[in-house]
Amino acid sequence: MRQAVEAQVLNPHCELGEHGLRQILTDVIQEVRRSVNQDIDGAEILHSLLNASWLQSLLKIYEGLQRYLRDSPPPALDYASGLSLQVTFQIALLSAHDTVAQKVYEPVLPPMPDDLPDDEEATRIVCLVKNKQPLGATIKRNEISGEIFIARVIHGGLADRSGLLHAGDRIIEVNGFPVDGLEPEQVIQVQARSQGTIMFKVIPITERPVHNQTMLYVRAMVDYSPQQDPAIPCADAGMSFRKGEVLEVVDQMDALWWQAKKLPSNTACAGLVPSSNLLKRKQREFWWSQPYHPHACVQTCEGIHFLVWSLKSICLSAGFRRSLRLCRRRSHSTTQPFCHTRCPNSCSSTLNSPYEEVVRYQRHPQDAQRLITLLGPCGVGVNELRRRLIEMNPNIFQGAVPHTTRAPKGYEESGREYYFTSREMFDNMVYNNRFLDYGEYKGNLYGTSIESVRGVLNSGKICIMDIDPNAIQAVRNHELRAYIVYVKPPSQERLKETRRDSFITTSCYVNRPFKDEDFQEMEEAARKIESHFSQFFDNVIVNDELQDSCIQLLTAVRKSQDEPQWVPVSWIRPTTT
Ligand SMILES: Nc1ncnc2c1ncn2[C@@H]1O[C@H](COP(=O)(O)OP(=O)(O)OP(=O)(O)O)[C@@H](O)[C@H]1O
Repeated sequence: MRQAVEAQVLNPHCELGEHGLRQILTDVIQEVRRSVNQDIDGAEILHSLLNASWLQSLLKIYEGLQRYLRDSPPPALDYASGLSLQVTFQIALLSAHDTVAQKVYEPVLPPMPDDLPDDEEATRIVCLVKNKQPLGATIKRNEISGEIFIARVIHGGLADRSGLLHAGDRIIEVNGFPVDGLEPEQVIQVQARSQGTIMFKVIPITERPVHNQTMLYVRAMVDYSPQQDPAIPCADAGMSFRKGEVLEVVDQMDALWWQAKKLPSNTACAGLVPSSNLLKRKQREFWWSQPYHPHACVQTCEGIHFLVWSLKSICLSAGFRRSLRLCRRRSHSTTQPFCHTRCPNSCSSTLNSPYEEVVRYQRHPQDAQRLITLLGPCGVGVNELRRRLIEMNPNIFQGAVPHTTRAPKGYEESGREYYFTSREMFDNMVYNNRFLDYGEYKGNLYGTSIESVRGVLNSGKICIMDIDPNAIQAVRNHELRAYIVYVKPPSQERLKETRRDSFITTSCYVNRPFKDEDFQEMEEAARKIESHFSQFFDNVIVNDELQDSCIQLLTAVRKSQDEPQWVPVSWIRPTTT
């Protein structure tokens, strides 16, 4: 026994916890009792006890513990207690995982029906557990045979994730109800009545179409609402979108109805959207059914909001150099347009396309800077923002010098305020499509040439330009890669508060204080610009407090140059025409 006690105490790895010490003491008492029983002399017992090496060891341990208590040494690791907590947490997590993993969560499915046809291969029984999600499949009826088929399976929906139902499968029964000859709505009612699980008896399609489509990303150029579209096969499966939103088209198998997700997407399930061809067809039908509209308009056709406009038909004021701004204002108030924009041949096709194919683009540091364009209603502060940005850092930002046919004033230098040019030369540049936009005011012509913008970009600076909304198409191209910032007016109340000491330039007055009518006009013009052109806006700044707007503009410019953006695919893979 003694040897055993000693071995235990002397073992450097032995752990003398509360229980270990108690055990040793019990052993000591037993030893003493045995010695007494064997009538061994008391002094002898005491002697051997005090000499016992295990007692010496115990005392050493005691001393050692006392020393530790006195010195209170630091822990081996600073984070030992945190680490132990973490380990405890991980162990608890693993234990919870094991408990969950061992449980059986499979739904209890009803037994297989007895009356399965002999031709078992041709029939499939599909049991799905109903949850709050829709089934994610649409059905259709063959009008001649009355047979019911799965028309399409929505990507990421319940049916798709089950992998058991496919477009083209013929449904024979739903929950034991034969469905042949029923209307699709009646089949849906049968399905809706089922509780817990739903059972389909289907004849699977023999040859499933191969899915080898590449992903397509598009920017919507129109608004769409499935709830207002009577032509959609299933409104609940439809997905609404607003113009400007980017869609990831995950399925184009159907020529009429695509499946898409809105980006950024937080849902696994796609929705039905009209294909490009279908939307174009509807646009055309709508166009021919309408009386001629000389101006851009947003209309509703069978619940689909279309943007239809004619080129060069509207001229909304925005402005850069005062004279050209005045020219634009005048053109806005007359029936004859005075200002024009350069529009390449491909422009009309882009305008008429309901979807614009886009790709994610990140400017390479060696690429030219993107052109920054500002637009907004008259008086909103487009020029003020542009001016402040350039003033803030003229080494980085620069405006494009416009051309004019008017005579230079005493202090003006050609190439600084304007390029002063003859009318003949100007006409020639117009003829050769060299202006991004141009116009006439008080008998003089004004315009910004593409070469002028190119000059700034080639110098490595960021060109800041304010444009008329009609010039959007001219700057959205492979070379300029314009980033379009829309400057939006704040509420009427905020305009009144912030523009107390500001001045507007109108067609009659230069720099007069703002009036209430100016704010109303500004709001109306903003509404028009937004309804016609919002799909092209890369960024929107509400020009409330000037200081905040400047910061927002700086952030937008940095984003445009340094962060990935969705841009038209033609900028990256230019089409050869
Ligand atoms: N956030 C703001 N707060 C107060 N005043 C502002 C603000 N933004 C612009 N302004 C002032 O409003 C007036 C009109 O601005 P600005 O000339 O830049 O307008 P614009 O959009 O270029 O329109 P236009 O082409 O008609 O000149 C200027 O006096 C400008 O200093």
